[in-house]
Amino acid sequence: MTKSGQLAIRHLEKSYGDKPVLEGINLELNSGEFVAIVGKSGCGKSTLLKLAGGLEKPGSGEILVGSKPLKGLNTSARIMFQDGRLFPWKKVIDNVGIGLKGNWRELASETLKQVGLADRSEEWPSVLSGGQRQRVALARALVNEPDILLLDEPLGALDALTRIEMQRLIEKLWKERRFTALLVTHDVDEAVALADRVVLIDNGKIVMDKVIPIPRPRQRDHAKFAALSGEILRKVMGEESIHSIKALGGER
Ligand SMILES: Nc1ncnc2c1ncn2[C@@H]1O[C@H](COP(=O)(O)OP(=O)(O)OP(=O)(O)O)[C@@H](O)[C@H]1O
Repeated sequence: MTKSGQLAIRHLEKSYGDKPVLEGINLELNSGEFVAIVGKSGCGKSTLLKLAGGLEKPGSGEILVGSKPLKGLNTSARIMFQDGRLFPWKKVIDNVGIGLKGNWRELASETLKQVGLADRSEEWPSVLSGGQRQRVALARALVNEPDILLLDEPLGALDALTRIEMQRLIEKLWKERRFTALLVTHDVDEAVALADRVVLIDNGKIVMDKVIPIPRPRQRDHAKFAALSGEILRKVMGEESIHSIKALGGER
């Protein structure tokens, strides 16, 4: 893995107008590391991802990619969003190969094969299921072998089973390709299933950075899985909200 898979976020602040969104963010990802960011809605997760991708500029602080300060778009990274953002007027293979030159068709076909869609390359995105569309979006994000993959709630719109299948696919491709992954998710189980470290943002600040010591491939019935996931969920929601959810007969 090249050094450009390293990501260092230092003393980062971001405000929109006079509203602070992120404050004093310090986060380092080694090349090939998988880090998940969790936190309540509106805590600043997506903003942090956009900053890492160079889609937004920090108010102060810096982001280093490899050892170089990020200026403009992060060309070592690709971003995958919840809605896939496929072009409906382009066939699946053309969506995957967009922006590529040379032997792009071969590369795009090979990547589609790796996401299990070799036989759908000549179809339009509109005839695919939501899960299949996200497979195409994943293929498009990975086709050019980025050093860093930024995932903004990429599985948020999928049903529970498809979601778990996609998590396994992302983990498999991450193991094979060893890109650095930064995943924003609402789903604490997803974070525990995939990440080497889970980072919790609360009110614009990092309040927890937890190593997940469960061996891979991770099984959800592993002795530590539920305990770790429960511990993180309690921190995300605050102990009091968990008690009230329990009192209402909700989960965990
Ligand atoms: N372009 C923008 N202009 C103004 N405010 C913004 C902008 N983008 C985000 N915000 C605000 O910044 C805060 C953090 O937003 P962000 O999207 O990062 O949260 P999030 O944790 O990803 O939320 P969710 O989980 O609901 O997607 C929110 O209060 C949001 O309204």
